[in-house]
Amino acid sequence: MIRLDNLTLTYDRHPAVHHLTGEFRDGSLTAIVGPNGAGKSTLLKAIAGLLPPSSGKVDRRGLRKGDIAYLPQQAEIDRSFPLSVFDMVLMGRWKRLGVFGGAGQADRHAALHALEAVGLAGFERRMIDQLSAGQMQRVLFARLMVQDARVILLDEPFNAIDARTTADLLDLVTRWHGEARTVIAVLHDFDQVRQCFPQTLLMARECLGWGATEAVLTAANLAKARSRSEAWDETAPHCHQAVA
Ligand SMILES: Nc1ncnc2c1ncn2[C@@H]1O[C@H](COP(=O)(O)OP(=O)(O)OP(=O)(O)O)[C@@H](O)[C@H]1O
Repeated sequence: MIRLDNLTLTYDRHPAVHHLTGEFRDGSLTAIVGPNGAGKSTLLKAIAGLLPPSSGKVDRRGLRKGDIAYLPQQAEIDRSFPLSVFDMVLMGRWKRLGVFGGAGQADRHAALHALEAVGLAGFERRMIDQLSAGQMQRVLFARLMVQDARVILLDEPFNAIDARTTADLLDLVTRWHGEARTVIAVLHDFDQVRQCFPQTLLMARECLGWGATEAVLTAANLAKARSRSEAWDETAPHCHQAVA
């Protein structure tokens, strides 16, 4: 279980996430939705342990760092360094192997199997800067597969990805859910969320709804999210308690 306890996250003391409380149960599949600038990516980074809370806490009870896999938005991933598809996927094993541990037969086998599962068998030697955005996302999902983490965090994983690739990768997400992993994904496509994600957190800095997707994605809640975003104040003072 990952529990957020009155969590506030700030940049230069301006709040991006405000007084968020709730929990992601073990094995749950949750979409995080909300307008641009709502704090979704910021929250994901804090859950991954990459951003310390300015107040409150993220309780990752029973989880070690290697138990959480985090896939940032594609724009944040540097593709310029020379790395083959195979080595990129193998990087998913690093936490297990350590910096100086060499990959063994089982690791190589896992990487090949993962590439096959994402439809990229035969791409092993291709350099990652020679991939389309959709192929790169398949490679990154293969890397998540070999990482074999209990918790998987995905930030806008289907952004600028075509329908076919999205459907294939959504199948993988559903499979991870079936394997009782906890999956949390930032998404913008409400149809996708309604079809594939049983739980939803709707946020606009503060929590506007968290629970069963159909109960959260109501017209009234979405209108509230929109009106909050229209009133964004980038220089909002540090503590201004959530309005219900
Ligand atoms: N590194 C940073 N330094 C300063 N401010 C930041 C930083 N990253 C994000 N912010 C600000 O924090 C707020 C939340 O940003 P965040 O990226 O978490 O939103 P988001 O909900 O993921 O948005 P989007 O849907 O546009 O990706 C925004 O006001 C943004 O400008």
